[in-house]
Amino acid sequence: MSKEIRVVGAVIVEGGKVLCVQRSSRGVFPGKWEFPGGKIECGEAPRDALAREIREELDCVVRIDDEVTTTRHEYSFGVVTLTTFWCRLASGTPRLVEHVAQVWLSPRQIVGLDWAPADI
Ligand SMILES: Nc1nc2c([nH]c(=O)n2[C@H]2C[C@H](O)[C@@H](COP(=O)(O)OP(=O)(O)OP(=O)(O)O)O2)c(=O)[nH]1
Repeated sequence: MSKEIRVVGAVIVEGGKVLCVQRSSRGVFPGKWEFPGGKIECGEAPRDALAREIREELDCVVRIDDEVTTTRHEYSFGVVTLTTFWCRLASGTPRLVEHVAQVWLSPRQIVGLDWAPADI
């Protein structure tokens, strides 16, 4: 049976643009673009996990609004269920802690990035 991995991602919108971040050259999906976020820890609510991940990865605070969507993707290492939420910056400015690049893009521009498979 495949390992189930529950992941949350933030679709942070400012001025009609969405924050996209690039994974480092180490670890899974080197160099791929994704929504900031990460794995839900045992006993954690999805929104709490997302707030924690954004503090850890971007050193800022977001307001988490409605769910965008939930997708399920089978990888070789397990099945990732990715739930994304609409977010707004609440305090601070995103500062990259783990990722190597960030860009704010319009919905039209976003499709041009090389995304992690579950995000497509
Ligand atoms: N954060 C994030 N992860 C994604 C996205 N799309 C996607 O397939 N993933 C996958 C990559 C990983 O297999 C998993 C999340 O892993 P992660 O490395 O970001 O999680 P984490 O911050 O909890 O990291 P770690 O402590 O386990 O190292 O979900 C996405 O848009 N955002």
